[in-house]
Amino acid sequence: MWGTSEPSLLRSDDPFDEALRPPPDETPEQAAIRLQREEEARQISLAIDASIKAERQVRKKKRIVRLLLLGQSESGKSTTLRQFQRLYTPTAFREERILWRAVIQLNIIRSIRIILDAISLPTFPHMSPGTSPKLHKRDGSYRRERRHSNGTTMFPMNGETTGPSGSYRNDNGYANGYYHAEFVESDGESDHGGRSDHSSVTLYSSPLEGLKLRLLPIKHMEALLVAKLVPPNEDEATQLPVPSHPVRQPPLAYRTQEVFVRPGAGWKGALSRARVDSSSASLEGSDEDHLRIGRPSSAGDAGLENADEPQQVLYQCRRDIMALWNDETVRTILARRKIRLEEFPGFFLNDLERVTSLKYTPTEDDVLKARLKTVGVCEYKFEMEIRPGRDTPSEWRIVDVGGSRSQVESWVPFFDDVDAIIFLAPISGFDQVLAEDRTVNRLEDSVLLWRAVCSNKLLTNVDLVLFLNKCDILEHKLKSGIKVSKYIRTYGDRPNDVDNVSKYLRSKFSAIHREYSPSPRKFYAFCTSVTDTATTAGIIASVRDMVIRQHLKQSKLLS
Ligand SMILES: Nc1nc2c(ncn2[C@@H]2O[C@H](COP(=O)(O)OP(=O)(O)OP(=O)(O)O)[C@@H](O)[C@H]2O)c(=O)[nH]1
Ligand SMILES: [Mg+2]
Repeated sequence: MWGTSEPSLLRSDDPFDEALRPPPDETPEQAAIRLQREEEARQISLAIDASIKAERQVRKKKRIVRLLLLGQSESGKSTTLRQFQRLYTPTAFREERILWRAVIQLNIIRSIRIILDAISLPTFPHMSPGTSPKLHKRDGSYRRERRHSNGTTMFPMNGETTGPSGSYRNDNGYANGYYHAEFVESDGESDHGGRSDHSSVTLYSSPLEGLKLRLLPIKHMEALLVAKLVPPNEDEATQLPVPSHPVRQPPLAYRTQEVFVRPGAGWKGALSRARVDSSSASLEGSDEDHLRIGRPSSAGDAGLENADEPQQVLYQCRRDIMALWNDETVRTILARRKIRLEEFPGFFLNDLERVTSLKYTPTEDDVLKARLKTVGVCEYKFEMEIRPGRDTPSEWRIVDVGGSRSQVESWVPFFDDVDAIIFLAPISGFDQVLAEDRTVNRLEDSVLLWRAVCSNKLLTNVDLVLFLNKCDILEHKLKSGIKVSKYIRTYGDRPNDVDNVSKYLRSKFSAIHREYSPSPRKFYAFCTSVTDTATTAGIIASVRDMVIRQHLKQSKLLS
């Protein structure tokens, strides 16, 4: 550093020698001033050296943990991130709840639109207005038709058709692949004497017609909410995803209309209109500075807890929404069309009284249930409010990525410098197809992604944690009689219950890990329902301890 005052210490070949040499005609007073200045500079230099050393020590002690969340779209990555936030930055999480109200409003409206579209379709011929249709199909009214996934799979789909008269089609399921199988109406050519029943009866002439008309304002709220959630420079985020190849189009208008906004920054910033305090938690787009944002210092300051326009509309329409959702005919149509709304992400129709009230503030569970698709990559940085131990790292960076197929490429740059990966495989998707490619089974897609992650050389030394997620939905499906062996041929005649199915799938994922990992490493697997706070808290605590152990081990290896 600077401050060497003794010319004699300068080496003869030192380039500063000439410059720093005192002038030959220097007076004793000038020499004293020069020496004093040099001493001051030396002191400053020493102070800087000491502060750099101290900073380095703090950084070493503080240690930053980096965790990456991977998995297909709707696998539960962002929900897992929210669980971390809820557990380790509880104040910030609580304060942000109100910002989720707009997302939940949008989720509710989407559910209503699904119902309205479903009941607007030409209905089943034997149903007369206002009556509850019978659940059995009319002889010969429907035709079986089944398509198969054409990718390689660990879990071969059952290729057999299911009989002569029911109907299957897995490429034409309802919104976002929620219905792998759907009864379709015959084109009228074969089974029932060439008569087309499409226009014979619709519910438009039923008492539901009035409900539909009264619910029109709800539909208009969707555009308003999207405008509210998406900042003006984020137009592309509202574009609707287009099916990636020309399969026969699903009949319902909403099929591709999942609203997706960039997570964190954009929509929260737009909504909060609040002072930003990024000191304790911040969300930042890793590669996009404009996404940088802190959390609002107090959501309440923004006045968001008051009923806004969408909330008022929901409140005014609440009786009609409830009537629609509880209508026996509607339920029957949904059942017949295999629309199991309860299994949709962002389902709130069983809480209508509460979520449509004027003073509605989302609960923590509501925030976990809300659906907001991630586009791009988002790094959530936080200091743990709860420090698990003295010497443990306190700064965590959790990277949440968009999981749809077109976004998978963007994961790779984040494989560098990562302590652990949580991979989410939603095993309830065994009978569903991808929203973005309706020829691909969701479970099969998860398996292929898992294999790619396991075999990736950049991740050789990264511990992998597998969440076999959505076990609650899996249980619900199995209890409703859906047979796993129908979709996973190798499952054979094992018991069709959640324990056996999850055990079986776990062994399959584990085998892939063993076979494809470039070198042996630890493997942790959990059966999860990440919307469930009680069970997830324990799992996250185990993961946290495991990640910290791994982090410390790596740090020691490096030091
Ligand atoms: N019932 C249930 N719902 C879940 C579970 N995990 C996630 N969800 C819901 O599924 C939806 C999708 O979850 P997200 O966390 O948004 O999925 P993601 O992986 O981030 O999806 P992308 O952002 O599209 O990549 C949300 O509405 C969640 O509340 C679960 O274990 N059980
Ligand atoms: Mg997400």
